[in-house]
Parts: sequence; structure tokens; C-alpha cells
Amino acid sequence: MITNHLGTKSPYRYVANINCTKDNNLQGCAKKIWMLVRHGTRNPNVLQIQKMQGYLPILKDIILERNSNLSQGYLPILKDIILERNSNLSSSKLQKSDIELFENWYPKVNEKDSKKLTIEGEHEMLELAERMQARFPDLLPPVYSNTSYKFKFTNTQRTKKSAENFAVGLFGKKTAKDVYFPEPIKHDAVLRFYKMCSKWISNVKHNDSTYAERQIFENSLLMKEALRKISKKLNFENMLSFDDVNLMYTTCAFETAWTSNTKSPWCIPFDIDTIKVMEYSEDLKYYWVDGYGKEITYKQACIAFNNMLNFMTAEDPYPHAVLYFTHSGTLLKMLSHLNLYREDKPLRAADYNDNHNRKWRVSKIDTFGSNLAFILHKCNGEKKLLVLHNEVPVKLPSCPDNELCDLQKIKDYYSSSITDCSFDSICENN
Ligand SMILES: O=C(O)[C@@H](COP(=O)(O)O)OP(=O)(O)O
Repeated sequence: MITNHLGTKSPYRYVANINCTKDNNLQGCAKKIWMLVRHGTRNPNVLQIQKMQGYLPILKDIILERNSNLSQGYLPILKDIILERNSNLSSSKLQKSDIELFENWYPKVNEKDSKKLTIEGEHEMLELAERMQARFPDLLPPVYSNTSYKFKFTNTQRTKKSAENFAVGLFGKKTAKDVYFPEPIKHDAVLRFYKMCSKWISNVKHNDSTYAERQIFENSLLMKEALRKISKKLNFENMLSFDDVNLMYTTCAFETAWTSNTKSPWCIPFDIDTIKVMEYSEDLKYYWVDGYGKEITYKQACIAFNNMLNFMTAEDPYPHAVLYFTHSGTLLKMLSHLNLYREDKPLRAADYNDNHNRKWRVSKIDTFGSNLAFILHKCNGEKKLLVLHNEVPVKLPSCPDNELCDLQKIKDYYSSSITDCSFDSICENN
């Protein structure tokens, strides 16, 4: 399925774990939960919307022109016959059903709605909450109390609405209105720590070298071959540029994420090989900006890691549940801080063919709504953590053989995260 390769704009429904079976041996042991949740499916940013509105209609017209022998004025029935014949006779033209998808397409979002949470995003959050509650009914009870629950979101509409819909999933619509959400702050030191990290901003985020591998891949022969294949499929005379194809890819991703009911015509240009090439360019970008590319990127996530650990080690049993709603950048840095999905070698443009089975695949690990949950279990006097990524247990490197990991082993393995986490010195903040 090409739609399993849509990068960070993949919908959560492709990775969600709908199995909510509880582990009977652990019933009663779960004492606390700390969750980091990327907001659900959102709209594109302003620039992407402008391109979707300004450029895609032009591309659509060219695609229709290049793939149809029809002129205006044919009777609809004749048009159908000709299109049918066209799709049967000429393998270089698009199928009739594909042409119809393009014909019926128009840009779906306006700039004023940029980055807003979508209906799909609301459902993702609500259903995620319901499943987490089914798994951990004692930690996430349906009765709200502001001593048991701590919610927090960043200063954006998409995380606010995500938190609200998660609350609806836990408590129902009526009670969710009473949930206390603290006023978000511009730069939250835990939820979006990197926005306050001067060294990361200048050395990584705003440094051209961070995007070098992605750039090399964009200009590679492999990419050129993909662009050629895509252009041929659309029956273009000249080869489409990377930017053209990337806009199609992004639109395919968003429109797929928004609803499972209709197919986006912008997915038509891709087959499984070409979409995997586009996916790799995404993986390279996020590896180097939010992942393992540079140490400071994931080192600074000790802030969020210690917030979790302090909560787990505190004797105070309240709150039982800490629920943070945040962004892709936070999730990826946290996953990297934990040493999950790490490749043996840095991800490079030249190694595409060696990396077909890579662990670092943002279409899987960083979809909309992706989440990390840490659950403290106390049984027989032992404290252990269970970690779920996208609702599936993961084995931390501190416990390679066990999903339930001794808190002490975690403290030992990540000891430098605890002892060497002076954020301002890591980030060289003045
Ligand atoms: O806000 C966005 O455009 C991206 C990047 O955010 P940062 O990594 O810069 O926070 O994250 P998203 O909201 O999609 O999770």
C-alpha cells in the first residue's frame, strides 16, 4: 500500500493498536501514567495551502489535458466511451477512474484554517483516549478529578483541541467541559523544550548542513529516476521537478489523512517504488533535524525524560495521569533520547538501497497522533515501567528482553540523562 509511506503526515489510523486486551497478571499493579501525545491530523501550513491553491489546479489542468483526447462539447456519454477506450488502448494514459478523481478535485483548505486540527484528528484523539482507558481503567477513570489528572498542551489550536478531544474520550462530552487545562505558555520548557535551545536552533534547525543529506538525495540519480517514472505515468513531456512531485506527495498525505472515505488524486502519480523514494527523503530530513543526526538534538530531551522520571519516582500518588499534548519535534527527540529506532550507521542519502529495513521510518514512528506512554507498575515492592509507543509495548535498551523494565535499570542506563541535564548549558543559552 503506497499510503503506508506518507511520512509525518500519515494518519494515526494506520498505526493505531485497536487491541485493548489487558494483561491480567498486571491488574492492580499500574499506579501512574505519563503520556506525550503528538496532536491529531491537522491542516497544512500557510505556504503549503498557498501552493495547493495556486499551483495544483494548474498541474491538474495539465494532467487532464495530457491524459484526455477530449475537447469541450462532447456529449457526456461519448466522453465516457472515449475515456474508456483511451484507458484500455493507451497504457501511457491514466485510467478513466483516475481522470475522474482529478476532474472532481479542488483545493480543500483555506489559509485561515492552516494547521488547525481536523475532524479526523478529533476522532484520533477521542478513540486513543478510549482505548487507553480500556487498558488502564484505574489510571484513567471516567470520573474526572483535577487532583488525579494533569493535562497540558502547547500554545497552539491543534494541541488544545487534541487535549479537549482526548478528555471527551475519557469523560464524555459533558464532563470534558469541566476539565482544567492550564493557560499554555509561549515556549513550554517541557512540552516544546527545543524552542528554547539556542544552540540547537542555530546549529541544527537553522543550519543548512542539517539538510545536506536530504538535498543530496533530492538531486540523486535515484530521485531523478523516480521523477522520470512519475512524469511518464502522468504523460508529461518534460520531467517534473522535485518540488512539483513533493507537493503532490504532501497533498496525497494530507488528503489521505483527512478521510478514509475518498482517494486523493495526488496519490495516483506514485507507485510503491516511487513513494518509498519520497518517504526516504522525509526520513532523512527528520533524522537530521529531530533525530539522531546531531547529539544536541536528542540530548536536550533529558528535560522531558526527567519530568517523566521525577513523576514516576515521587512518593505522592497524585496525579495518577499526566497527559501532555505536543508536536512531532518533541516526540522524535524523545524517541531518540530513549535510543529507540536507532540505525547502526547514520542515515545517508547514498545508502537508500541498504536501508530498506530501517527502523527510522517516520511513516510509522511519527504519524499524526503518535504517542509515548510510560506506565509505572508497583507489584511485590518492585517498581517497573512499561513503555508503549503508539499503544504497542516497546523494549527499552535498558531491558532488551523485557517490556516491563525495572525503574532502577532505567535510572542506571540513562544515568547521564539524570546527572547531565543542565538545559541552559547544553543549549548554551545566555
Ligand atoms: O508545527 C509544526 O509545523 C511541526 C513542527 O513543529 P516543531 O517541531 O517545530 O515544534 O510539528 P507538528 O505540529 O506537525 O507536530
